[in-house]
Amino acid sequence: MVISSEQPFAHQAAESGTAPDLQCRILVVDDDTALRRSLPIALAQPGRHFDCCASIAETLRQLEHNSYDLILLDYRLPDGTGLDVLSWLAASQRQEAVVMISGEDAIDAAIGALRAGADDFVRKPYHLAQLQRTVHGALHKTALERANRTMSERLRASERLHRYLVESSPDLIFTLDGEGCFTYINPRIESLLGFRGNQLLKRPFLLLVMPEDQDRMHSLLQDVRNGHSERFEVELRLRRNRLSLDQGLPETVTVALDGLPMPGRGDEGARSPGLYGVARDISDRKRAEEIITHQAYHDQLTGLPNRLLFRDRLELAVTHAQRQNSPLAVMFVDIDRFKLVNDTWGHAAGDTLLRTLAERVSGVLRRGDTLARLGGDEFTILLPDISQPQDAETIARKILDVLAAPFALGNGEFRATVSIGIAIHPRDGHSAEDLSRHADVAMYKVKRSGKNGFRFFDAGLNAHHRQRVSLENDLHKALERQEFELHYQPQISLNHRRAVGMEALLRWNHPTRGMVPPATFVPVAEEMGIIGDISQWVLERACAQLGEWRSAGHDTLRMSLNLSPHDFDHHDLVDKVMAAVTRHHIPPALLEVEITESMMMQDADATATKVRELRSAGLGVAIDDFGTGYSSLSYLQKFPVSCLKIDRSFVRELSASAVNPIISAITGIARGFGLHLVAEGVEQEGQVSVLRSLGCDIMQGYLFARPAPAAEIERWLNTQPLPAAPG
Ligand SMILES: Nc1nc2c(ncn2[C@@H]2O[C@@H]3COP(=O)(O)O[C@H]4[C@@H](O)[C@H](n5cnc6c(=O)[nH]c(N)nc65)O[C@@H]4COP(=O)(O)O[C@H]3[C@H]2O)c(=O)[nH]1
Repeated sequence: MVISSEQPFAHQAAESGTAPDLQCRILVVDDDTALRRSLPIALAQPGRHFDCCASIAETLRQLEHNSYDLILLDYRLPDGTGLDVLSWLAASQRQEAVVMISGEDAIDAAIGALRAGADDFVRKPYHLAQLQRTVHGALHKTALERANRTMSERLRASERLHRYLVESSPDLIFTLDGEGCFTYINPRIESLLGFRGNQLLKRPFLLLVMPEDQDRMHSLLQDVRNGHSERFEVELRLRRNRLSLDQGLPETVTVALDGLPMPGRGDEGARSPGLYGVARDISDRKRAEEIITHQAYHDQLTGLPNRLLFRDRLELAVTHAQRQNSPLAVMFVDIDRFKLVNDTWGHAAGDTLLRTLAERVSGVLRRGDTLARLGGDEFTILLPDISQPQDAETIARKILDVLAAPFALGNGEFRATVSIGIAIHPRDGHSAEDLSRHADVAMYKVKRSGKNGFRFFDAGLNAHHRQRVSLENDLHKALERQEFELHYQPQISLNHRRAVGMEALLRWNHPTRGMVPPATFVPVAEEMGIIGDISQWVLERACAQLGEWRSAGHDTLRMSLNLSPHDFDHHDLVDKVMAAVTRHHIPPALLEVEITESMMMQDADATATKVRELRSAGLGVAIDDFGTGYSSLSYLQKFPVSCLKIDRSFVRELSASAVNPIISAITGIARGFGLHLVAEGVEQEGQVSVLRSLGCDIMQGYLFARPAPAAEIERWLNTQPLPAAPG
């Protein structure tokens, strides 16, 4: 029966705690029809909802489908007693509160009902107010119990949630007692460090900390224990369980630990404060940071320290050596002819050479020494721990020895040599910068005096070095600033009384030094590796000039030019020469390349091949200083040259009286092989007559014309034919 204006029972709402008392359902069980009608009216209140039953059977049916907050249960019923309902409720584990109403006088009835689970007992006849109080009390109790149940359930749910959060956290979460021993540790410990949680309970946290971090952590725990500490963050290296190392995992895990001191209990026998810790695995981040740092301080190709790291270590070593007043050595090591490797075998082979050379050199150094690659083919070595300069010499010799065996590159072999400069602290400098620079200066000196060796710095080298460096700097810019020019020196045929050829001679018109002779700067350009570009310029200019002269009518004039031995290292030499010749419409036979005997001897097979290629392309090839070397004759078989030039040194010694056997031999050879013959350095008329008598017709020298710029030579050319030949 529903009392009008009352809300339907909202058990759920009550359980969810919105209005515990306002909504409730009451079941009235009484066989007295009048009571069943009057009680709901008498007990009516907003939110109370009543149902009524007259027998036990009806009550149980009702209870099977409904739940109530309170049952007002008559003791005597037509089909049994209220106790039957009570035992059904108990058996069904129902929560309904029960107020037993009975006309029984005996106290036993009341006790029996309460024992059977009734919450209260009201004896008939009762005052309505008494019943109302009892009903209110029972409902209040029910509401409290329900609230309590809801609260407990919420607590359990909350605890489940927190447990879930802690136990499935990707971070390691733990608590320590005042002794620094684990009191709780979440399951993350297993995947992180390979321990089971209970294995570690009551064990010290420090057991997990790597030795290098233990002092730090120990002092933090000490602070916590003494109550001095606040929340802290620290990076720690933790060790993995040894068993998990078998799976190939690294020994340590780096974590960022967030530590929060927990107060002690404060009661008697209080424990000292403990720690709540959350540790996050940052190993990956650390490794990434390490890789980035490593890359910043190491050379990618060889894995060696780079310039930055070398500089750091050197500065540290110098400070240490100054304090100890002890020697240390800095070495500059530069690979000789490295460019040749790149040009001949390609850059991959160059890289291989750098790597293997670095390995070999590392092999002769000790643990505390540093081998670094500065870039290109330059290496530096720091020997921080020598007792005397001679120790550095010993190492330098070992390096030269260990490089003696050839390096396998591509399909061939390369004998790598190095030039080593050494500076010793404190003798050669007190700062990292001075020592590095002086080792570099010494290395340069080795380069210039034949390479493949070592040398200690000495003060005299410095001034010379500075000049050299400034020359190099200027030379670098000379091409683009158009400071080079060609002078030409005629080669005269006495029989025809006119110039049959010109030799192009390179000049560097330096803005402050004036005209720099080729003997001064060509070897420097060769060492710097820029001679190729200069030769290309000479080739182009000389051909262009010959083209102009030919257009002006000097169409049988030959042009000879000098190439560097380095030009012969390039496979496309012949192509380049032919391209220039073709561009300026010059018959190849009118261009002559001068080579020296020493070039022929250095790399005979390769040079001979190039000479043959030049000759088959129709170009002329002259041997510049013929007769000054040793194997002139045998080399002529191998090198199909077209012209021999009699060296100035032989011509200088000629006198009218004495017959020169060497020149006789050379003229004989030229005749025998059908070669042109040119005598150079002719300064005196006496020399002319002797040369003529020996059968040499073409001459070049100051006697006829000094090398001069094109315009001057052009005027000279126009004076031809020359006056009758001297002698
Ligand atoms: N005492 C004396 N000297 C005479 C006489 N006639 C000519 N000379 C000089 O003798 C040198 C002849 O050149 P070289 O033997 O090819 O020797 C050349 C050549 O090996 C090299 N050179 C010159 N131009 C070039 C070039 O364009 N490229 C390369 N790679 N080397 C060059 O530099 C060397 C020196 O060249 P320069 O200083 O121009 O010196 C020239 C020339 O000026 C004479 O009657 N008496």
